[in-house]
Order: sequence, then structure tokens, then C-alpha cells
Amino acid sequence: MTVLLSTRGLSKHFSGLHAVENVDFDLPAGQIRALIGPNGAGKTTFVGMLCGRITPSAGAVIFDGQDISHLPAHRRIRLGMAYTFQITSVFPGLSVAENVALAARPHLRGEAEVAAAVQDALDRVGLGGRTGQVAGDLSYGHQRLLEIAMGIAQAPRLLILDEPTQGLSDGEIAAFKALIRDLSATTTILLIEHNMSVVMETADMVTVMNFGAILAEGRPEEIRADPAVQAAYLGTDADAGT
Ligand SMILES: Nc1ncnc2c1ncn2[C@@H]1O[C@H](COP(=O)(O)OP(=O)(O)OP(=O)(O)O)[C@@H](O)[C@H]1O
Repeated sequence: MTVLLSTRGLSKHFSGLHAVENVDFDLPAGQIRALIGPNGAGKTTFVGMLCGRITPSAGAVIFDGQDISHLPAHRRIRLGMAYTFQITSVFPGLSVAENVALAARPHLRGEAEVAAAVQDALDRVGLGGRTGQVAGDLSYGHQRLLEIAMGIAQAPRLLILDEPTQGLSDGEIAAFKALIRDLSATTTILLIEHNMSVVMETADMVTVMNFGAILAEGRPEEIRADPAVQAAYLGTDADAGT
């Protein structure tokens, strides 16, 4: 098992609040890993430190054997990390295709290669027929899919998705599950997800965070059966069907 991404002792404190506390985490290459936990558990803060958007208070992030703790976000992207966040990063005034092209260009040589990558990424998320549309005119759900296409177009080794199915319709969520499985053939995936059907049907392994620490880790069915997880998480959001 080759580990693609690790953290050791990773912590983030916001003026006394321990948002993430001493997290040791290992993500093997090729895996789909879901990161779940109640609101405020520290998931977004943790992932922000992986990507370089948030500076850790302590600890290390290791990507492909290299300590990247002090690399800025754009250097991490160049190493093969791509991420989409809850807050939309789409340029609303540009076309769908141009948004994806902006994400793809730094990774590819020549406009023909970029155009092919753009079309492929949009086809994979189901937006292949909307290349010319102004991105700001897309529905919220389609803008989330566009963000995923922007991640895919970078041909990342690690794709980090923060609540990608938020705002998607049932049909779009079903397509998203298939997309994730398809992508996992070539990309390691870390997925922050509140929708438990997405977690249960796509993840190889699940990491549960609570109060800034890892509460449990295991296969989806093990996590579903874990009483501590049920108490912390599954009894709340999941039962509410979110
Ligand atoms: N910039 C910040 N300044 C102060 N506190 C913060 C900041 N960012 C996050 N926090 C706090 O850190 C804790 C962890 O937040 P975080 O957003 O990482 O949780 P989360 O698990 O992603 O939650 P959600 O599922 O609601 O997105 C929360 O108590 C939050 O209020």
C-alpha cells in the first residue's frame, strides 16, 4: 500500500478553540476516502491545511513522501493536489468552457490539449452540452459540477471535494456517485460529505472527525455500525436525510 498523503500531529487553534487537534491521518493512493463528522467537527479546517489555505498551528503534511507543510497552495496544486470548496470558485462572467480552461492551462501544453481536456472534463460531469453557456447562468448544482470539472481538468493525483453534492438534485447525486467511482481509477479522492448514501456507496474507507480529532476510521459498514459514531454523528444529520 503506497500512502499518497499523510498528516502527523496536525493541529489548528483559533484563539483557544482547538478546531483540529493532533491529527495523524494516512490516505493510500487509489482510495476513495470520505471524511465525515458533525457540523464544526473540523473537517474544512483540516482539509484547508492539506491544501495550504490554512496555516497549521502545529504538525506536518506529507504528500508523496515530501513534507509540504510549508509550501504555498499553488505549489501544492502543481504537485498534483486539486480541490473544490463549499464556497464556489467559478468565474460567473466567463463561459463554462473558459472556466475549465483556466484550471487546465497551467497543467497542459498547447490550446488543442487544453480544449480536449476541457471537453473531457465537462463530458464526465455531464455538462458537455453547456460549454458556451455563461457560468453565472448555471443552476447552483451545475456550478458545483463545473467546479468538479475544473478539478478533473487538472488531472490531479489527489482530488479533494468539500461537500460536492450540496445543492444537487437526486438525479445529479446518482450521476455524481458514478463519476466518483469512474475517477477513482486514476485519482485518489478525499471527500467531505454529509450525504450518507454518497458516503456508503462510494467510499472505500471513512474517517470520522469529532471535536477536531479522529473519532473512528473504517469501512463504511463498520462506521455505520460503530456506536460511538452513531452517538456523535449518525443519530443527527444522517437520520435527518441530509
Ligand atoms: N477562521 C476561523 N476563526 C475562528 N474559528 C474558526 C475559523 N474557522 C473555523 N472555525 C471554527 O473551527 C471549528 C471547526 O470548523 P470547520 O469549519 O473546520 O468544521 P466542519 O467540520 O468543516 O463543519 P461543517 O460541516 O459545518 O462545514 C468550528 O468551531 C468553527 O467555528
